[in-house]
Amino acid sequence: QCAAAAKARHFRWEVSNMFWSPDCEEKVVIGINGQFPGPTIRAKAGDTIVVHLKNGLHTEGVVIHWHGIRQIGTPWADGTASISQCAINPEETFTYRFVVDKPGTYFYHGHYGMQRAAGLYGSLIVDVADGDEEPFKYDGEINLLLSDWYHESIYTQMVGLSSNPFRWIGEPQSLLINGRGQFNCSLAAAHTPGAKQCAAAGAAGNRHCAPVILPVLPNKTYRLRVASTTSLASLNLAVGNHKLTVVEADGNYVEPFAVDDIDIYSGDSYSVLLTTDQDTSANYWVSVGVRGRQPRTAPALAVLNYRPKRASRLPAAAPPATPAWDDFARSKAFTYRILGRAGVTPPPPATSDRRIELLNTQNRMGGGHVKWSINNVSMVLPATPYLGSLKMGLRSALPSAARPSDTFGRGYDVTRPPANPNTTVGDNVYVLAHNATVDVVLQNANALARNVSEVHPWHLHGHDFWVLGYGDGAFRGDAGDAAALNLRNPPLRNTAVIFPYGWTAIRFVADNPGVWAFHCHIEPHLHMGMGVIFAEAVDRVSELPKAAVSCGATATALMAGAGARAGGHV
Ligand SMILES: O=C1O[C@H]([C@@H](O)CO)C(O)=C1O
Repeated sequence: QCAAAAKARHFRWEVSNMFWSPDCEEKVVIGINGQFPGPTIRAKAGDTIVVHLKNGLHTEGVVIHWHGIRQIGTPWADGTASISQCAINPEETFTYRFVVDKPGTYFYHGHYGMQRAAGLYGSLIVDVADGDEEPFKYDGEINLLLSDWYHESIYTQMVGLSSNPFRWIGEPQSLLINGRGQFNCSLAAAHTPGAKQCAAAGAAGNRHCAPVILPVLPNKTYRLRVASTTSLASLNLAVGNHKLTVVEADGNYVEPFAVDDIDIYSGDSYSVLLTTDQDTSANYWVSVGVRGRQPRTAPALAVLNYRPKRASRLPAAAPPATPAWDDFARSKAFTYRILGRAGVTPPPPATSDRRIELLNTQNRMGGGHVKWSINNVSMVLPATPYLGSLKMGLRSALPSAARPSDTFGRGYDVTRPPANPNTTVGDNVYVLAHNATVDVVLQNANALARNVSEVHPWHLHGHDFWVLGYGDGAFRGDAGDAAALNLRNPPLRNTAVIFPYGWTAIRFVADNPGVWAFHCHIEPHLHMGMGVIFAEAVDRVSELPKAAVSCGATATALMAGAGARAGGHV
């Protein structure tokens, strides 16, 4: 066997604001090298990715997070402002250098303020290493990066979220497929009462918002790589007349199963196989609609174009209807079917070393500011990134000796608005021991309004985790639910959803020294404090690149020579 040597792949990127019309209405997006979405990175497992990222924004910092890449041994390249690095200043260049160790469907995105929602994202696809094979066969590939799009700028959105009275961002104006959508019209107007036809507007050469055409040949199998980087929306994807076989989730193989459509939450990625075995005289709709929240956004449509038929021949049938947004039984049935494929590493079977139970609540601070809190504390980020300040043992890293709680008390009634909605802000930093097996139970609850509990997809940095189980109502602990968790074939993932009024239990091994965010992937919810930080064996992190930590207090300390000191106080 002749395994080719892994390669270093170099990219020179410049991030900038630019005029763009993602849904045919001109706005400002954050693009890379003049493109929106940013360029696709394609690599092979084992390769080193080197991105020289220049910040070309006028007056604002920037970072990029490589979503799903575990950054084993390179925690400073995780791209989280205030956590793994200082935001890169305008005109500065920061070099991300990291290994993509595992094949899969990934993406990258901004992780400073709400820059992801401004369009700072792109695809990252890792093929198997030379000589290795995927455990399924296909003839071609289609990449679908899904997002939602708002006409208000992220600045307006952020001001609303922090104002009293609160101004919620509302539902997105458009859904985008590979950065393209059509606002206020439908390609399938003929099937949508009252909708304006827009094929002409899009097809008439607007290079930003022309409909997405997916050319395929009959009687072949395609791998659709689908990832969602939405700000808010939970999505469902269906292809008219075609079954989808799910084979990968978040860069891990799953036991294949066939469905008519898939749910996809922000932060998720999937590969599904589709066979072009339908009537070759027609084209077919790819439809992406909103689930989980009452939709006010038209589905995004693309055309699956059976070659050599012309793409302009729109499918005669109506696009597949998105399942009812509030049919959570259906969403759960899909999610519960996702299990690890034979060969996926199983979790350590023993009882975990630590269980952290995180109650997700919506709260009011100071009488009016709406926040999301975890165990009644809403996360705020410091000026100095934790990776540097904890590694250097700076006293200012965690000013309060008190660490956030591992439990929230069994008596909490998850079915009602919080009896006492007051909350405070805090760092929410959990210090994890090296190699500890950690279980986290995410407990959902009623929001501030009666009879409302929302979907939250939680994403972990620096790790994949096993999803051990889901349940409705309050988690019943050792006596009940803990004993019934799936330790046999749980899926490995980096994002897991909590359903309304339910809980989700995950497990991971703290074997990757670094400081990792764990948070709701809904952009406004993270901005409102819905997250925690895992500071994991920071004393074992090797010497930090100075560029990653040279700001704020660490810069001052570095200049005073403190950088040479090894180890920290955690
Ligand atoms: O964080 C949120 O705030 C609103 C609503 O709860 C209050 O306006 C909403 O739908 C959210 O997801």
